[in-house]
Amino acid sequence: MATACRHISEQNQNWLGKVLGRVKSPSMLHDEFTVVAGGITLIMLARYLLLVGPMGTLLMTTSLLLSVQWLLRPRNFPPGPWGLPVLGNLHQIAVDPMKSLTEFGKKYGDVYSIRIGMDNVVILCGWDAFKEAIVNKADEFRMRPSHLYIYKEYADSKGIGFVNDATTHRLNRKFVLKTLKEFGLGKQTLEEDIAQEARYLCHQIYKHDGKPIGKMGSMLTRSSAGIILRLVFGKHYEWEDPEFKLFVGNITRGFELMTMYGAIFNVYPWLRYIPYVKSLGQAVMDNMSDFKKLILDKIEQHRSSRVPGKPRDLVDAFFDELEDNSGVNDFSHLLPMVADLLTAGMETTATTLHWTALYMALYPDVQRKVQDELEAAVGKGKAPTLADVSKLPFTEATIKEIQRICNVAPLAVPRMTTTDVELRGYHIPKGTQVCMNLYTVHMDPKYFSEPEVFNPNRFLGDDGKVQKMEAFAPFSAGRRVCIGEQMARNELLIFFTTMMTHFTFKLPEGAPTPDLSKGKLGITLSPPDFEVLAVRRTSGDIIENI
Ligand code: HEM
Repeated sequence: MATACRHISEQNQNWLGKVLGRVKSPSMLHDEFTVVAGGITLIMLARYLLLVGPMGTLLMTTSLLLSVQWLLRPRNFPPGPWGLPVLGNLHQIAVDPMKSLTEFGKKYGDVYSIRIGMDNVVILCGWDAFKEAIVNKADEFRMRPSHLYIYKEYADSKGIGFVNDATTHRLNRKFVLKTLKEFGLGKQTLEEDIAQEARYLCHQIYKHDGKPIGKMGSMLTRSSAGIILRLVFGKHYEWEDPEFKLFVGNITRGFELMTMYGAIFNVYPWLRYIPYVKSLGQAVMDNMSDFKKLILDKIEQHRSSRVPGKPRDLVDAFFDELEDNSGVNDFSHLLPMVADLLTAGMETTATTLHWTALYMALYPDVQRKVQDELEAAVGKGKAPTLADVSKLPFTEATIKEIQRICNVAPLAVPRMTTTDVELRGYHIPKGTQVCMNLYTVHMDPKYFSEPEVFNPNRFLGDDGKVQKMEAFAPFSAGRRVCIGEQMARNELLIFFTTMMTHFTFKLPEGAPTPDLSKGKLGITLSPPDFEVLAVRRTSGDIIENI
């Protein structure tokens, strides 16, 4: 070691002498001096590293990186736990993100920050902080971090979910809401589509003949996929249709891949250059490009078969609006828009219904009360329509309570600040990622007494009618509130009531009671693995021969 140091020292002196010998003019002196000073520092550093060994080097590098991290932290930024260099706080939230993100909130306050990789991320907990930011400062918290690697590859800032330009976002949302209205919401057609899918689902459940249903989740996924596909492409698919299978298979796989690998490539995009690891990112990309190809084929089929002015579905309506310049003005938004609707519209609704089956099996009294209410409102064996909703307050309250306590989208979809913004006295710079912890909103004891207790009655007023609860936000709020909220509410009501009309859900004899707090967090929060059986309540043809 000593020899090595001496050697460096000699080299150093030679090099120094050479540099000093080259100084020619006062103007050069300053630059050269900087170079010399930098050189000396480096040499001292190298000497130090040799002296302290690998452990010391590691310690020194870590403290250096931590100091840089500290220096890069914005002034008066929301507080939060110290993170490690490169990882940030990932190691603390990886195992149980919901639990850790909620615990941090208790320690650092409702507006705090963590580091994910090298990025500062602000976390909002509880209804008050959520409202102050997402509702009261809607414009400031409007954007998405669409520049992140996977999001960029997926949407390239187009469509709805990841478009950031305010005018385009407004235009595209307006188009979708208008089309949803024209082709579905409030119209008999979509309601009849949903009712037909619900009956078909019950037919599939009926085929299990009261035996445990292992794949309830994937049956529900196919049901909700049928509805959104019909709205977008105007086609009713049978579950066995090869094209239908391709869409559902691809989207389901896409969710799995995104959960397993996608998020990490968003944080460390350079992983795509690392041998072995890059194949995982490639799997995400391959799935995405298959998905885009499936959609593109459908768009091209529509282009060649459409009759202008006579739209059959959302894709036709997009072409019409593009041609008559009445709204959407850029064809390149169509594919990502369709992708957003299919991905956002399928899994969320299906997962909520999946939780519903589990809760009914675990809370037989609530199930019985729902069934009694249905029978009293529309008669035995008859599934209600949307027009019957006002006669079904307890049923509606039960769906809401399941949405509240299950938190299918517990972290919503990340946002990003449009401008520098002050929140609760903290300074959040423009371009900061923001994560909304909807779980803490729905578990906020200030707004929901005994929040961990499943109690549909909390949504009923003294008059027995469903009451609006301010802090109930499963579809989020603000400028990017879920565009499919009304459609999803209709689906949930019709599917749930049709299932409750025909079946009673139970856990199989001797089956372990699933732990409701052990949901599986991916892009959505799904129930823990469970088997349920459906005991037939009705007889007759309605669900037997479809
Ligand atoms: C129970 C079912 C559903 C739940 C719980 C749900 C929840 C959410 C949440 C929490 C967001 C994030 C909003 C934000 O950033 O603040 C969102 C966005 C979105 N949802 Fe839903 N959703 C559901 C069903 C649907 C359906 C059926 C569709 C399609 C028709 C849909 C389409 C979308 C789209 C396109 C966005 C992005 C909106 C934007 O960025 O402007 N969702 N949803």
